[in-house]
Amino acid sequence: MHDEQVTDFEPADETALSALPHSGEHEVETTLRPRKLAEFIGQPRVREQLELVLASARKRGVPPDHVLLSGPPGLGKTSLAMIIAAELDATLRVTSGPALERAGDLAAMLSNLAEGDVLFIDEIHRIARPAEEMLYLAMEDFRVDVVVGKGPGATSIPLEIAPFTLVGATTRSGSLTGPLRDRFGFTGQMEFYHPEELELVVGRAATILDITVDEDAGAEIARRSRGTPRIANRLLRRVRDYAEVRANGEASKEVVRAALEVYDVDELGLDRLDRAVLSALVRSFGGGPVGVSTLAVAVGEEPSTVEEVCEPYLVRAGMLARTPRGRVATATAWEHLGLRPPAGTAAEPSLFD
Ligand SMILES: Nc1ncnc2c1ncn2[C@@H]1O[C@H](COP(=O)(O)OP(=O)(O)OP(=O)(O)O)[C@@H](O)[C@H]1O
Repeated sequence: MHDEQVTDFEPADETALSALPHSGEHEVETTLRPRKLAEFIGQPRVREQLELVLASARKRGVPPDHVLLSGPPGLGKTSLAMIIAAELDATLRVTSGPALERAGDLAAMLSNLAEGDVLFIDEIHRIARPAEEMLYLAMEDFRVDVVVGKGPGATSIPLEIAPFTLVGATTRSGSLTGPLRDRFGFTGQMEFYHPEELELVVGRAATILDITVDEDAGAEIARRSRGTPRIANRLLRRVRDYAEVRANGEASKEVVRAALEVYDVDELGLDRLDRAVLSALVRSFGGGPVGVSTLAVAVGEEPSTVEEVCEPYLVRAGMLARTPRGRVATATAWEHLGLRPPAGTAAEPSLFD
């Protein structure tokens, strides 16, 4: 990941590496990251808002306000954090909520920041409480109180830290405590991408990776990417593999269909786990309502995976509804599984309408 194209990127510690997507094709993923705001496709609202925040800070010669990026995995939060640092000509330091178990870990990291650095904390909702409390003061006053000793003899030593910008990323902004959320000057809510935007993502990645995909093939990959650029890039690489081995390197729409069948990605882009969730909901629980924990046990997954990875897209695609009594399958879900919905099953607006 630490390739020469990302000279301003310094993982702050070993665990920081886990803050970034892990895959065997990590380097390819790094190559595909947009480097400038202008190269960042989609998310027009977040882009415009960020442009203003950054331009105004540059004009005033001060580090911009702290930024919170919220949304499902793979929509470009890490890429945006890198772009923020690049646009500011600043050094990016990376860590993650789970890596900040003790307040001391955070204190060490904060005291090593130079003026204007951008500190990226991925999965910030998972930060431990003592570290979170230290972060309040750091974000507001650029100061931390380091507690030395234990019990009645403990003393608190105030430590100045250099003015910096915190970029936090979260897949669950609802899990953030109020005081932490309030200390961010700007929250960018990332949305699923439209198929036309993902076509541009696929086209850009195909050019960088030197893969030939015709227009129809690009559109087909985009349509099956669950509204997510990371998935679009991954499917493109799987299509490339298939085309190279079985289709003379040419990626047509038929090749995309054949390749994605091998990889269990259906026409709407749902993968094996998405379909397992829908199938359990419909077949085992009669369409719901059912609690997310019960649903997770039925598919052998962690509730957080079902909640953070599967559900946002199933909701967006109009197949699943979250109700106060539990998860409910919509008419579209029943039909997608080739079943007739029971009378009175709700239909939800879908990304595909
Ligand atoms: N707007 C975009 N334009 C082009 N490519 C993008 C865009 N957003 C994301 N990507 C691509 O998708 C991949 C995943 O993006 P990124 O790692 O930034 O997502 P993320 O939201 O931080 O995910 P996670 O929180 O799971 O780490 C990147 O490698 C990048 O190539």
